[in-house]
Amino acid sequence: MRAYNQHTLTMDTLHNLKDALTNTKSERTDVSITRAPDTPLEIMADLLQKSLSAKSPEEKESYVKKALEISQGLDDYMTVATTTPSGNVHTMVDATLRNDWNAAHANGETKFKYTNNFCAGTFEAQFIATLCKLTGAKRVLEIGMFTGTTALACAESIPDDGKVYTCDIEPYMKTFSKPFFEKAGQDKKIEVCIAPAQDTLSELAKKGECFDLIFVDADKTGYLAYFQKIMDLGLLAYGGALVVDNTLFKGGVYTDSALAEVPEEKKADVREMTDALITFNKTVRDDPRVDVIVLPIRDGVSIITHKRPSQGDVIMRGAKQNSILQKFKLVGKVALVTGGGQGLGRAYCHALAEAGAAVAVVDLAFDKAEEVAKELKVKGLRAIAVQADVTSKADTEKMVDDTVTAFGKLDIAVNNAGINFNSPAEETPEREWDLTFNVNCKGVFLSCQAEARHMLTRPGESCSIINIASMASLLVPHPQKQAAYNCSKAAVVKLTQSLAVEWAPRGIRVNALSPGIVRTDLIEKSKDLQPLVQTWLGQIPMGRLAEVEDLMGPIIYLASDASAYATGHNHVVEGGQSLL
Ligand SMILES: C[S@@+](CC[C@H](N)C(=O)[O-])C[C@H]1O[C@@H](n2cnc3c(N)ncnc32)[C@H](O)[C@@H]1O
Repeated sequence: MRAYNQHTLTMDTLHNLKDALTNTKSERTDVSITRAPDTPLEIMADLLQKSLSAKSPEEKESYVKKALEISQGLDDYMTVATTTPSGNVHTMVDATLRNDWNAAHANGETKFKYTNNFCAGTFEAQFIATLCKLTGAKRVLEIGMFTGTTALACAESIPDDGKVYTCDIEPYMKTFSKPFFEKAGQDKKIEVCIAPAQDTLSELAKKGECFDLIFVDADKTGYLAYFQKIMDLGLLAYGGALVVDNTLFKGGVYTDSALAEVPEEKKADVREMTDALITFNKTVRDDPRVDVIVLPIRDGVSIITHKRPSQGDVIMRGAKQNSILQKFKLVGKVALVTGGGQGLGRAYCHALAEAGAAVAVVDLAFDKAEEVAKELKVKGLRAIAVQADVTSKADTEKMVDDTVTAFGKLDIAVNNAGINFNSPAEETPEREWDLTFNVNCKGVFLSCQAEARHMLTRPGESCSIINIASMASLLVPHPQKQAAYNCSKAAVVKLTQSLAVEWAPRGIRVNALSPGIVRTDLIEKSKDLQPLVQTWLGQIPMGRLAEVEDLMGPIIYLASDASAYATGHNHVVEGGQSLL
């Protein structure tokens, strides 16, 4: 017999409560927790338990009232304490709740008789939207759209090039949701599939679709078949989430008491759904392909994740049992970027910080470095600003010292500071040549030297230096006249190769990143450069200039373990221009 003021949970007690998860896995039969009631649910249960042995009706009522208050306030409090979904989602929920569902059915507009209870509501919409953001979901599938609340919340939470497929069997739902999706500007992102979800799943698999997040909220008796089809057809990506609603099913999955208040004429249906969910929960828990967690949110939500196999080679298991995408992460790393105060340098700072690195923004102009460091901090990322003239040995040493003092180490260095003057070669002043080489070539060398002196003191660590060269290291950009710049960037590549060979055995990779012509404000606003743009476009197979974000992925690749075996490489990102 359980003591009133303490909980003793074993899988055996669960068996006694309701044989919900029969044939419990052997390693879990010895789970035993003894502690005082601590959560709202536990306290409610404790109060109700006490009410059963109350010595007077007043004492009993007092216990019951307290339990009632805790239970009645729980969902409301969770809703008010949760970020409210967008106005678009609210408008849709309001319209759903105001809709005359009886009339829609009586008029023959809906095949089934729906009620407001079918609507997931704002809290659950926000919950699924949060999961979309957490998993970084791009492709989302919903089974059971109803009026589209969660579909809309998902669409608003995924990137602009993401897609939400949502299934329902009622054509009415597609008509109902259309104006709301359009008004929210999400109609292009959402594809409504009106057909039995089983058929839609087969169609999606045929098209080669795979989803980061799947939300199942339709016919409960179909859950197990949905799960099996999703897993068997490979519709759930690794690391993605299959989120299933109603898995506690009014409490029926663990106690028959939940059926007590169900009207007699509905009992058989509810029993069928309850049994289906009991089987579903057990099958999912025992499926070696997935992990599952059941949460007491509303009517119970299970989050099922697709596990990597623990057997096989590194390709099967994943490097360190992880998805390849983990290799691009820079969490726990420290980076510096010279010339980080503007343009491409600023974009590199943001890319590295977003990938998880703490970033020292280095610039000759301290105010610009500070501005970028501030931007990163606004994003909740770690950054400092450092002033340095890369042509000064003392400054490059100090920039490394300042970074190490602030963040304890330096793992990644992006030597991006550079200058470019345009002048016909026969007129290029000697000073212009010297200055170009001083910043672009000597500056990169001094930076590499200072960075490596620190990095070499940390054997066993993998460090990455990326020297920003240019497409001009390979070809002669035309018609602009920039001989000094072209030569300095070719020298950066040779320097990169030389350092790569010297330091490869000692844990430092050195690569060059060579951007093509990047569309910047300077080009957009300059009357002199504008006429050149048309000429350049004719020289670029991809037919456009580079955008700063085109360089943000490559910098992460070169900085991260994703490029662990690449060194001395000149990574050219120029839309194919060097091939002509
Ligand atoms: C609980 S509601 C979904 C709520 C919805 N997620 C929301 O955001 O409000 C369940 C929906 O599943 C649909 N449904 C039921 N059986 C289905 C099936 N076999 N295939 C596709 N949809 C189905 C119903 O028509 C209903 O609209």
